[in-house]
Amino acid sequence: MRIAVAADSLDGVAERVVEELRGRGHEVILHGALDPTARDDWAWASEAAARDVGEGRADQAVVCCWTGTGASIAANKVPGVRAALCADAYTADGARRWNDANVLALSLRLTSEVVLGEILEAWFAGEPSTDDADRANVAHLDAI
Ligand SMILES: O=C(CO)[C@H](O)[C@H](O)COP(=O)(O)O
Repeated sequence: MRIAVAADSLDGVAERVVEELRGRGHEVILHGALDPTARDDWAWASEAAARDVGEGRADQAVVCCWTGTGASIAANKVPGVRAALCADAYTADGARRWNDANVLALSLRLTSEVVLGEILEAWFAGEPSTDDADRANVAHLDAI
């Protein structure tokens, strides 16, 4: 997949995210602090990655900031984006399964390398639910 990655700093697992994604065979599009020419403030960096998804240049995105909250809030402002802040694999699995999330938001403060691997494993293994109620919930997001 083509995956846009944004971070507002190179703290914590920011660069590890890129390594993990490339190691899994994904094409990575860099934003924020990961691109020396880009603006690295969290709202701008996350917006850029989310727009890649919303406008079809990327299939999914991973957006990071110290807490993960600003990155997720910014991404969720972009039409077509469903960003989920995940601190563990269970949440990442649920985000893909129940929310059909297409943007993974991470806290650079909280996410260890081990937990990052677990989160990505669950994220890429997870398939969106085909249950009618789940699809109705996801469809309603566009209507809100
Ligand atoms: O978690 C964040 C936003 O949700 C930021 O990473 C945090 O506010 C630090 O930003 P800055 O380094 O620009 O002060």
